[in-house]
Amino acid sequence: MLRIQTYRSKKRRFCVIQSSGSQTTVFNPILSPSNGKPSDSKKKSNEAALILIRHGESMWNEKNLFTGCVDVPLTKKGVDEAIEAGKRISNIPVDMIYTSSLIRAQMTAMLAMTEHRRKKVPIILHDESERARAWSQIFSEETKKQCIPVVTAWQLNERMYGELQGLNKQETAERYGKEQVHEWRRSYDVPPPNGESLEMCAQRAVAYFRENIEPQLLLGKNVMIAAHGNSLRSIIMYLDKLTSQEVISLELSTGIPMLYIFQEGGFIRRGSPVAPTEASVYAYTKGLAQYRQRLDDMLQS
Ligand SMILES: O=C(O)[C@H](O)COP(=O)(O)O
Repeated sequence: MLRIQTYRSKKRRFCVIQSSGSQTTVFNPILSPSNGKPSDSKKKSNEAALILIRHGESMWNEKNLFTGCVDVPLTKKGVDEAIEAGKRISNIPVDMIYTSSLIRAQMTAMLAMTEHRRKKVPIILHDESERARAWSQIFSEETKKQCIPVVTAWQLNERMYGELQGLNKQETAERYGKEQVHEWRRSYDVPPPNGESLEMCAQRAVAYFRENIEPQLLLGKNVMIAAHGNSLRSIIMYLDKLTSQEVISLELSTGIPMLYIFQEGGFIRRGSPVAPTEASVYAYTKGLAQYRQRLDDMLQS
């Protein structure tokens, strides 16, 4: 029998990201313009881009198995979806990346960034021990400016699917009935056997978002989050102020990035940048259009 872990919301240490006391800074995400290259974030900004992306197809998505917290890699199709997603967001500034601790989300983030026109290098921050932090330091300020810190957080993991993990979704529906399985998969507050309901998943994912990611957006940092169907559903429920009824019909496809603009403390949903609707995604905010123009100029010169 699987048991639900007790989750404690712990403030993530920012010491590897921002200077604090005597702690050595590994990354300084407050980037300054250099070499005529586009600055990806502004020091004083009340506007920032937020990209949410569900991982590409995993090997258990392909087999139609409940996955939850089981750590399964992407399929070839999932790899292609992540690369395609990267193309869609290749003109949107990214200063920081948050992923779950699961490989399918991390693969997706990394693969997507290989397509970004700014060509910064995403670097996973290791804070599992003092030594891991110290040994992964970068000693060139210039190189640091060309890196994007990637923070991994278990709180962004997929909902724990309890005793359904590893079971076939179709067979489970035949055994327990379609309605019961739909309730386990989509309702807000009904947990699957010994697993997490969406509400329980939100308690750690949304808390993490509010305590760790929102402060970065407030600083004007452009953030990408690569996570999972249900951890992202809970975050979208918070961003879009959905009710527990409305969230039932919220479905997320694999590998489709969604763009939000954080402005004056609120979130504006802008859809997924893709031709031919891409222009409208840029149209509403001067900042993004200018960033894109600077990328064009940089890549032409
Ligand atoms: O964990 C899983 O099985 C999937 O990633 C999400 O599954 P769901 O669509 O059943 O919530």
